[in-house]
Amino acid sequence: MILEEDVRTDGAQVAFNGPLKQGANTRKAGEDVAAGEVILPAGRVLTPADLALASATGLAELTLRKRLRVAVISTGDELVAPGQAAGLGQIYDANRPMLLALVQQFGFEPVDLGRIADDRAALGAALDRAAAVADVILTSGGASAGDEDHVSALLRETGALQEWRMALKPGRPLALGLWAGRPVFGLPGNPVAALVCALVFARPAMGLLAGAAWSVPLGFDVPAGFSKRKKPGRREYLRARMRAGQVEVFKSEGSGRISGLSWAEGLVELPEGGLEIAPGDLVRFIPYASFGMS
Ligand SMILES: Nc1nc2c(c(=O)[nH]1)N[C@H]1C(S)=C(S)[C@@H](COP(=O)(O)OP(=O)(O)OC[C@H]3O[C@@H](n4cnc5c(N)ncnc54)[C@H](O)[C@@H]3O)O[C@H]1N2
Ligand code: MOO
Repeated sequence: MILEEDVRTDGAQVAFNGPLKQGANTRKAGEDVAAGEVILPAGRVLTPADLALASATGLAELTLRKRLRVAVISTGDELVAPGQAAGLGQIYDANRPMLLALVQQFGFEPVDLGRIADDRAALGAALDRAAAVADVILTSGGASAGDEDHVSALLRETGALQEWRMALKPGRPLALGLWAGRPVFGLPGNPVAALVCALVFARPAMGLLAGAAWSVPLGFDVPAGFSKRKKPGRREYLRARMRAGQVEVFKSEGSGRISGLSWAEGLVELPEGGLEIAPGDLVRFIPYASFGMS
């Protein structure tokens, strides 16, 4: 096959300009995908490209798993809904909209169970409701050790707590439990810690529950555009983004600084050991997209 613009013709004869190659500009039947080949393994989260592949092989229907249902609960007497007036000592509930959108982006079905006061009976009732309608429960707030931290306390006193406190910054007070057989991720209240724990802990676990493979986020070793001294003991995640071939980090590590989550385009992951990072040293940058978030 030769392109018409590469030949000259007077209508009766054809002249070729250059050497001809047999088979050029042709596609062999079956060259892309052979009959009987597995094109989409079970457990795969379907992408737009996968739908093209399935369609191109004539598949009109695919057998899918039901979407994982994920309940999201905010806890805290201090929380008010955006749009309401926030009085003294009150703040807006930022975690619930974030977590509901995140669950949606992960491809799961979010179930909004609202805000619950710092009250153990109310929290227990909310967890009962969540366990009845969802496969997984995400709470935020009340995960640490104060008198008003009821999530970790309730899980502990009912024997539902499986793991508490992680060598992680931010996110140390993460509480993992099982409520009526449903996994509970008791995320810390600080929004940065809540998001990091949701990306690092909840997402791969929910993926497994949804029938997918364990997901390891793709990271890149890139030159640091910052310096930092890190103490040993906890793995750390910094809000970060790539600019001019270097990774820069947000000006504050405060885990209530929500603007940094929005500023960032990913996280820098620093290992558990002590570190002295100088500009130009390679650090691991994990784009938000690698965590399934855009
Ligand atoms: N004795 C200990 N105290 C604390 C520890 C610890 O390990 N032992 N860890 C600290 C760390 S690290 C974090 S993070 C916080 C997390 O604590 P909680 O999960 O109990 O969170 P709260 O106290 O309920 O809230 C913390 C902070 O975040 C605000 N918040 C809560 N929910 C929301 C929401 N939905 N939207 C926006 N902001 C929210 C809340 O008002 C607080 O300001 O514990 C440390 N203490
Ligand atoms: O997890 Mo906390 O966010 O380190 O303050």
